[in-house]
Amino acid sequence: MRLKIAVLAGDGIGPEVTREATNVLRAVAELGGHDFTFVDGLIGGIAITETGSPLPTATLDAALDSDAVLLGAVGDNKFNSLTPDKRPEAGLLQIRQALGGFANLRPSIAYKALSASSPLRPEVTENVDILFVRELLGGLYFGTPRSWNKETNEAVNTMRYTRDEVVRVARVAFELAGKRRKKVTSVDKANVLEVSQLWRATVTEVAKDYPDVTLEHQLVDSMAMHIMNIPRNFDVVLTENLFGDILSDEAGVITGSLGMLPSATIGGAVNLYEPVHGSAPDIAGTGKANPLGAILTAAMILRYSANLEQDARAIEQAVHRVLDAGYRTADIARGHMSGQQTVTTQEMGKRVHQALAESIDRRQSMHGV
Ligand SMILES: NC(=O)C1=CN([C@@H]2O[C@H](COP(=O)(O)OP(=O)(O)OC[C@H]3O[C@@H](n4cnc5c(N)ncnc54)[C@H](O)[C@@H]3O)[C@@H](O)[C@H]2O)C=CC1
Ligand SMILES: CC(C)CC(=O)C(=O)O
Ligand SMILES: [Mg+2]
Repeated sequence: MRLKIAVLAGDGIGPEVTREATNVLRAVAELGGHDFTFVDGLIGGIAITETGSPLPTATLDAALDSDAVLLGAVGDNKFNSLTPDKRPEAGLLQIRQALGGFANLRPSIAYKALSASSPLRPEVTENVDILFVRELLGGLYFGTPRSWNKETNEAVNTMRYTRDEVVRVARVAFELAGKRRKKVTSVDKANVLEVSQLWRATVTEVAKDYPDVTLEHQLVDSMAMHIMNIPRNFDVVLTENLFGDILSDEAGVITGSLGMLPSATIGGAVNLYEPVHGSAPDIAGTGKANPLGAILTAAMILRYSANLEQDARAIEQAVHRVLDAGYRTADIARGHMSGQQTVTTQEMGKRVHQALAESIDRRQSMHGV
């Protein structure tokens, strides 16, 4: 299998976690006899510093010419005084729009080995496996008009959705739910917002095409509480852009850390893969960044852009094994439990690499390769 991956490492811990993810992909290529090539591109704060633009044309061209885009994270406090259209984050929104993926898949899984890392009780997190399907190209992040009038002290952002935008992302949610536990929870604020009323009516209509999938609606405010109290009740959670951004970070609590969460954005010209977290300037350069979200994102590349399901699972199982063996980056090393070892970003990447090599070796010897 040949795969050209554009790697846009970005800012802060972006390059640190992306390095570990690409190392794991290189290992998969070597062990599985695949031909993966990596093309680096600038995005975010580093791109502003080096080119004056958060998304240089060369980066966009490289991304559009690839089979998949792996993005680390963008954001640097030194640009905080700039308007949103000039900040590193603008580069991220621009590339999302240019690639056209509208369905952002964000799995949140409770790892048994990490039950002590979550502040939630183990009996609450046990067996939790939620898949957020977050609409990624609409809502407040892209709606116009948008402005901040410094004279009148008035600022405007616009939440806008069309029926078609809701239909297409809802279909992704129902299709995926059909292959899982057959339940979609659609999140909105239909008691207050017209956009949410359109959302709810449209999702209800789409549900008629999926009679084997149960649909429930939840208001976003109480949903924020239910995710912490009864996370096991949820299978696929369908949200608009902002609500999904917030709720999926919240679901990091289930897993033990935001640094554990991967994502894939599908439906456009080229799929975009990013860990859920940001550039984490508070820990950048300290070796404390958890690379597992980025490594699990690499697994999603193999699943959704290369149809290499077995290799995707091999990465996921390697992550499970490394956690079961007690290796922890600082964010998931809660307390001083015996049998645990706190490791750096790089060491964690190496452990996954090793576990992966063992499982692929075993697979090959089972098949007599
Ligand atoms: N996709 C992206 O590129 C995103 C970028 N951002 C940007 O990132 C910058 C920082 O934003 P924050 O609100 O602090 O969010 P953040 O996700 O960068 O960090 C939130 C907290 O989680 C921790 N954390 C995040 N990822 C981690 C990892 N892999 N390992 C260990 N700990 C981790 C951080 O140390 C921090 O305490 C901002 O400029 C923001 O705009 C925020 C979210 C997404
Ligand atoms: C940085 C923003 C553009 C978005 C964000 O936080 C996210 O997509 O998770
Ligand atoms: Mg976010």
